[in-house]
Amino acid sequence: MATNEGGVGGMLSFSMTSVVEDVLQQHGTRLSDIDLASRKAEEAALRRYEAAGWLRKMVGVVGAKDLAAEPSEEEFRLGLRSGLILCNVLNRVQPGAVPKVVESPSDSIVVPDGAALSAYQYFENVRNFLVAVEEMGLPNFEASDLEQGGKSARIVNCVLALKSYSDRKQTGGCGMSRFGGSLKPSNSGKYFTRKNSEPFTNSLARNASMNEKSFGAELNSNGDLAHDTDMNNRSLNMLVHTLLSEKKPEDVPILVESMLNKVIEEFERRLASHNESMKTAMKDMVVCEGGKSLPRTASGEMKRKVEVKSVNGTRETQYCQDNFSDDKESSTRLLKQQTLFDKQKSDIQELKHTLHTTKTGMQFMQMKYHEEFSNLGKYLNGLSHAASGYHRVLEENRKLYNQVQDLKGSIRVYCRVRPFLPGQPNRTSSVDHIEEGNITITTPAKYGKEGRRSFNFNKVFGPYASQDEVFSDTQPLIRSVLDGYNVCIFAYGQTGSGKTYTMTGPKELTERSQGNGVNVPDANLVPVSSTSDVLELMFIGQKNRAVGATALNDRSSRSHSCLTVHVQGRDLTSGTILRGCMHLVDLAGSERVDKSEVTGDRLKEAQHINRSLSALGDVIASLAQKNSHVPYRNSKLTQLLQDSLGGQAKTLMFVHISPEPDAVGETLSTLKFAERVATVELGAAKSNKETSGDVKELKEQISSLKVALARKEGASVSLQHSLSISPERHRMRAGGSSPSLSNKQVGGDVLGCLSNQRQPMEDVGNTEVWNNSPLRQNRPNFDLQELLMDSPPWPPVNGLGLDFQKEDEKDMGYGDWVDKVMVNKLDGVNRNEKPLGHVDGENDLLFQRHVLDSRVYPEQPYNKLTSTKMDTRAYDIQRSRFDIATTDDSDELEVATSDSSEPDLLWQFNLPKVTSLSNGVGSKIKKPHSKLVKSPDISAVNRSSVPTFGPSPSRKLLNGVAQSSHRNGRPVSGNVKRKTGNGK
Ligand SMILES: Nc1ncnc2c1ncn2[C@@H]1O[C@H](COP(=O)(O)OP(=O)(O)OP(=O)(O)O)[C@@H](O)[C@H]1O
Repeated sequence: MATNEGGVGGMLSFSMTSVVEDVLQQHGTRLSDIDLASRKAEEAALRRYEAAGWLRKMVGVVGAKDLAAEPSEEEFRLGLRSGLILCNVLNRVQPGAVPKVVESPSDSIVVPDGAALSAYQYFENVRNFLVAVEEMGLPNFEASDLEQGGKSARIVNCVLALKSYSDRKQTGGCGMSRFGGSLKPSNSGKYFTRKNSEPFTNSLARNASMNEKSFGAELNSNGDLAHDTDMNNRSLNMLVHTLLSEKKPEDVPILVESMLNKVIEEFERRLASHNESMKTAMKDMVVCEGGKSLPRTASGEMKRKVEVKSVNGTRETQYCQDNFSDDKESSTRLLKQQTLFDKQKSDIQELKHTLHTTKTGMQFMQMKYHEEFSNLGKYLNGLSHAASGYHRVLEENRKLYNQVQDLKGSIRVYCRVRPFLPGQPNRTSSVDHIEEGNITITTPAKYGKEGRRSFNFNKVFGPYASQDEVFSDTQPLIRSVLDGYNVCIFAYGQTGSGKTYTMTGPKELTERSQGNGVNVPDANLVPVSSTSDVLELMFIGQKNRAVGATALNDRSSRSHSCLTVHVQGRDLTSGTILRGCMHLVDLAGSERVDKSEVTGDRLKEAQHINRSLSALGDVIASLAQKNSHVPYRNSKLTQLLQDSLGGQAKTLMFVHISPEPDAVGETLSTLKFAERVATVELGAAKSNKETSGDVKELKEQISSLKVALARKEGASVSLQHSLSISPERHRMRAGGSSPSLSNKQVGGDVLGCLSNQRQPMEDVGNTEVWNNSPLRQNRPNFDLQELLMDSPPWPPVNGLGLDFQKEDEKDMGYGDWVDKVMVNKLDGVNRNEKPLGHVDGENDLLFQRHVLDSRVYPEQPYNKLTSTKMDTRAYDIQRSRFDIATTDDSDELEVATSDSSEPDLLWQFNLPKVTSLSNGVGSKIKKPHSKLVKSPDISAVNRSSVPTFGPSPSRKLLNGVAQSSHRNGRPVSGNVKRKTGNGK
């Protein structure tokens, strides 16, 4: 039966002795009746022997020579009195527990009364022992107990406790102390004390007294629990035997039965109590170790699980307090756990902090997001607002741009360098470098000391500049045609330098290869059909153009080419009519005949080309020097360009150069010429506008003219007669005029009123001039409507900003848009075509028209204004060829060119329409030249100030040379100097 009484397990165990005693008491038998004193004495002796035996064992027989194996109480006290045995044993159990043990001569120790020992020595050793034992938490005694007899029991208890401590330490620290003491560190101040039951103690004492020898022999140094249990069982047996032997035999069964009932009852009670305790203990399990829970004591200390063998042989789980080493381990573990816990705690804190930071960050980002979102909204609002004002700004920009262009007024010069052509051997370019508007040419020594020459232009395009780039720079200028400005772009440069390439693009003429939007500023304003129409015309013009191979260019243009686009439109908001025209002039290249190696016809072409270009140079020089006289009439070329060079047009010259070093001579002279051109100031360009007020006025005038016409039939007959004999008059009537002839020249005030054809800028294209013309009041007596009434209607063309004519407006003779394309061919020599007019041998004016479209009609802007049924759109391509006559004398030159210029006017007319007229005018026009020159009407008209159709009043012959009066180099009156006869 278990005798353990400590901890939870102790609740289950109980003392059989006490149960037996209880039974005996119930049966009136007092334990005191038994020899209790004797049993106590036996027990005390037993314990003392055990203590002495263990001490002897610990320090050896030699060390414990003064301690008997079974000492009496007095012997025991004296043997331990010096404290030497106690200290040494203690140091064995707990090394270093008593650091300094005071040794004494063994002789002294054996002195029975110990008189030889100094009190100091006793005191030192015993005191050190007692202090150490006290620190270990073992039962203690007083130092005086060793001095006086009768107190050895406490000393024995202390020694046995030390023994128990030592035993537990040797067995790994797990076990119970039979006599008290704990392996816990001394500083814990807690120890496990055996709770001896007093009845059991008594019984044990009795048992010991009865069987003292055998019991003591069974004690072993390990203090084994089983051994302990056996000893207790023997004590119990002795007790029962003693009690029963004194009883009568007949009382024994009753006594035994009573005793067993009592034992069972006690056992059940304690079992119930034990179960209760177990339940409570289970609740206290708070720490989990290795998957097993450990209970805590009431003070919160953890207990260690131990297994003990129960009396019935099963192993019971019990919990005891850790011994010292376990505590150390446990505290280390606890420390680790605490550290881990702290770390986890701090990690959690950190995570919390991170979470908080992240949350804050998210909130901040959310706030920012909303902020940016609202900003984006505002930005988009701003954008939409900007977009809504886009067209307004565009319009403003256009105006401003035009203002800037107008203010500049000078001829803009762009330079373009052709790249080396495939297959060309020499790859060293004469162009040193290009920077913005500057181009530097490397010059051979003979052209200058520096070896380099720089030129500045508005823009310089390098050899790799694409057509797109070139066009994008030119586009704004072209755009201004739609604003009613006259524009002239002409390409200049030596043969093969790329003039045609720039003006018409690569060889294949496709819409794609033609820089789109030539006609209008914005792509959506350009219907593709319209562009293809123009391209078709250009293509035909190109086909008609004379080209020929020279040593310098496989496809050298042997003629100047001019594409003229007339644009007319109406601003719907203001009702203003805008008219503009654009000349795209591709000049034939200058060439040195020795290099071009031309002969025969090609040579003649070259000569004519060079001559006309030379005339152009003269005009430029005069303009640059601001001469009062500018020799426009020295060549057809300069006549053609008169509007652009001397009028109020916007003019751009593309000067081209070849990169070859051996062409550097031509390159330099070309660039020098371009430099001179750049200095020409044309003055502010003016837009050709007519307000709705003008139109109204014109309508009224037409009405009054009709009335007047009806009244003057005779005048009408006369008019028909005039037209039938003079094609020139017809042309004038139809509104056409050559740039070389002013309104006044051709009888002009009337024509000045009627014709709104592009004319020298002072006279046409200038609303103010036109409006202020005093001749507007003098209306001609003829019916234009009659001439033009058969014109078919024109298809509507959509546009942005400028809309096309409505049906009712057509009746008024307006075309909202009138596109007129005229391709003029000014060849150097006669070709297969027969000239319409021939003036003078080699320098004869050669003129030929090509009717390209059955719908080609005479289209005169002015006619459109006055005729109620006329067509508002016409395409006309005419090809004229003429040569340039120059003489040494400038007057002579004028005469020559004047003569030749007369037929030239035809190229701006739309003869097919005229010829188709029922009045037979057309048939007469087939021979315009002779009649034109020799018409007596011309002189008549010239001499007359009465507005009528006919040649210019300037054709006054004087000494064979017509008097000429020029304004800005251009005839403004009828005083044109002419040579008599054929113009020579
Ligand atoms: N910028 C360029 N890029 C590529 N090739 C070009 C360029 N300019 C001109 N060419 C090529 O150079 C050759 C001569 O060009 P183009 O016929 O335009 O010269 P041109 O000045 O009109 O000559 P000409 O006065 O004899 O008519 C052509 O084969 C043309 O394709």
